[in-house]
Amino acid sequence: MNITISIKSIENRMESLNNFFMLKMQNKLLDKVQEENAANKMSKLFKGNQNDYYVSMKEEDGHQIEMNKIQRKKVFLSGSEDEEERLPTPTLIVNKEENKQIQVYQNQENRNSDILDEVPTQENIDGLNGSPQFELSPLSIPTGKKKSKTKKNKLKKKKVKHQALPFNWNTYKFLLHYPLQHLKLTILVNVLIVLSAVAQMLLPWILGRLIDEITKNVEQAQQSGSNPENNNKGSQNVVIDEELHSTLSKQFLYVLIAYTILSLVRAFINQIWQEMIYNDMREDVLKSFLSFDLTFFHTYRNGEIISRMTNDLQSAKSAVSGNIILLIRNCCLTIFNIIILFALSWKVTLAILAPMPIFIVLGTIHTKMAKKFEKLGQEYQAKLTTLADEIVSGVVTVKSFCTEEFEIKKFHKQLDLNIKLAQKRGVNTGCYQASSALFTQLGSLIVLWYGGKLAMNSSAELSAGDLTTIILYSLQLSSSSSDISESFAKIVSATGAFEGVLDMLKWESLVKEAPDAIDHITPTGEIQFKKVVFSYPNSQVQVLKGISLKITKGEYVAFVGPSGSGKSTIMHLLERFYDPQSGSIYFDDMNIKQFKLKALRKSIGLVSQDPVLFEGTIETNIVYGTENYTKDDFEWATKAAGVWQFVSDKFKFPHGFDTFVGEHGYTLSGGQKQRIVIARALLKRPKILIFDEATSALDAESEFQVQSAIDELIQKGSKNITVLVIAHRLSTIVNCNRIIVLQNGVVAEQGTHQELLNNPDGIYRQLVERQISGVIDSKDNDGDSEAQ
Ligand SMILES: Nc1ncnc2c1ncn2[C@@H]1O[C@H](COP(=O)(O)OP(=O)(O)OP(=O)(O)O)[C@@H](O)[C@H]1O
Repeated sequence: MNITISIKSIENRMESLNNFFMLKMQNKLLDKVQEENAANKMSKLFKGNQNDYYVSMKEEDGHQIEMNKIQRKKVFLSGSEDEEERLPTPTLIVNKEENKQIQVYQNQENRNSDILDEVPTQENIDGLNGSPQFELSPLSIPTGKKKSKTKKNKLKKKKVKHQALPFNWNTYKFLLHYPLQHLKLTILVNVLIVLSAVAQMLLPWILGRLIDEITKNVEQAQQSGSNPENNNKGSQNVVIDEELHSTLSKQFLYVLIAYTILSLVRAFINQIWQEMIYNDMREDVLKSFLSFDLTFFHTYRNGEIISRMTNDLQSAKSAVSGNIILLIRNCCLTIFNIIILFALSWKVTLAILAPMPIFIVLGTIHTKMAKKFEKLGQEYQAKLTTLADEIVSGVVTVKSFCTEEFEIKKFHKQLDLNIKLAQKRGVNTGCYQASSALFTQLGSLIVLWYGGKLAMNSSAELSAGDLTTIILYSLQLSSSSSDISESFAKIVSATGAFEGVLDMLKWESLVKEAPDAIDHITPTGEIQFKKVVFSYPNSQVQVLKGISLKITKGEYVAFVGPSGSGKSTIMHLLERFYDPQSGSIYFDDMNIKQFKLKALRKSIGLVSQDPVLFEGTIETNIVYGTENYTKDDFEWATKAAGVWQFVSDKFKFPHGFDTFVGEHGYTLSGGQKQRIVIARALLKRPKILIFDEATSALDAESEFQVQSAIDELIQKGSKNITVLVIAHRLSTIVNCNRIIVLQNGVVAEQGTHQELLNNPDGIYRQLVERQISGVIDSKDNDGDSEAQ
């Protein structure tokens, strides 16, 4: 499937490119390409697609494609109305000047496809006439047709597959800063490793000497026993040798005790050290994730985020603690073993080391495969966690729609992938372990055969003790060298797993604080929107189209309008969950971008449709996020929100404010939860209070209670707090100072309830009439049914 894209059509598309994309492309991809001009051109190419895409970039350094440098970024593109405007997918863009490639994937599954099979055709390139920098080509979507396998294509495919695997030193360097944060402990653990390795090394040596002494004694005893004339002399020799024998035995015992103690202390400190590293990692990652804007949480799924924070970090921890310890220990042992073996007999040592190259090759293959499988395993794990999260959190829907079987099948399908992966992993590990066992035994055979020959020849180059020592050291050597490969494989694969976390950590929030942002703000509650234009980052649809409005201090304003008209979006912009693409929002005469995010958000109390409660008591949930408050503040907030009233019922709440709310507040009713959330918002003493459909999810009784609390609050405190309400039930907002009607992202009309009702063609009036007729209809229906 080939396409031709004229520069003209690209220019047209460029006009409608939203700022998010420009920023995204510049920040995420084009900081590598480092040309703004290039950014604009590439951005254009993504416009108008309706599916989800993954955008990745890889650098081509001569013939070397560095897959490690891929920056994968999930990009959702919302569709263009115009079919003609859509680009075929997936797409490969080649930056000729920079010798870099950018790929657009249609979906996650295609991510690993051999997309480099396709090189841009001349026809595609013609489509970008006038663009000196880019070549553009659609990438192959499997059509059943045989691909043309040119030499070049084959070469590229090979390179990509090969390059996806190597150990990424930069990732590991990043990970290594964690043990370095605990330098003293790290040094201590390593010293203990070296000492225990030395102790371990001494044991075979003493054993060899002991055997030599025993054989010498036995020989001498036999000689003296067979010659009666030497009886006295012989018995004297035996006594002297027995002393040496017991000295060596004692030495062996001391070294053994030292080795045991060292191993014990090392294991103990190692455990604490590892946990400290793991904690640091988890804390850092959580800190980073929480510093990202909301788009991050909308881009990655919950399950994926949780899986990265748990499974991937667990592997990463072992890469920089447990496995690195093993690696260091085994490296020490291997070096010591080789040195001692050479000292004992260089000939036997060379014979033992002869099969080593084969072993190294096998180890390298095993390591590469292990990394590949680990990365895949982490992806599967993330998907499983996501699935489980969806099923558990949507359990009511699952049960109500009787889709248990369907969900189990979906889960099973994912589990099957794990089994298939486990089979591949099993083959890889099995082959490696079998070959390593084979080489170990071969090593012993070489020592016995060749070493035995040297011991038995006329010059008796080796004693029985030497031979035993060599056997023990060669066994240690083969086990330590195979363990090197094993622990290195684990480090490499864990590093691979951590790359997923790193990808996430590279996220650049679009909402940024100015370096000179103000920490302490005292807004009066006056808000102004000036020509605010906004689209969500993952969408091209303009939600707000140049909104301008002013809300005065202490005003009680309601936002109404059809679903999707942008009411909640206005509130999101006030909190700076997102920034508008153009236009500004002011608190008094200060642009909200001039404030620190925390300061800004602390001045706003938000009560949304779904009350979110955390594990703890009613009190801990109310004071959540507020550090400085008095007893009076607490009493005022809880009374104003109507919490005091229901908590005072000693029969239902014998523990009062200390009542545990359970996970997500399951022990409370919807209305009670919502009132706790209102009290939480009030305790902040906000200057702006937002109710975003705060009562719409409640039943009639709960709604009445919460609405009464809100009304009372507004009547008592409306002079000090600006109250913004989004409401679908218009009966709840008739007393507002002003009602702003939004439609299609613009302010369609505004005024008091009465003023708006007076406009016979007004949207508000229509909304009211529709609701009244709905109520009347439902009453009529009730009446009918009753009559029936
Ligand atoms: N995170 C998001 N990403 C992309 N688009 C979004 C996102 N949130 C909302 N939208 C879209 O923005 C538009 C306005 O949404 P908004 O929630 O502001 O509407 P609303 O007027 O509050 O609607 P409702 O009354 O149904 O809550 C809708 O078309 C919606 O699909």
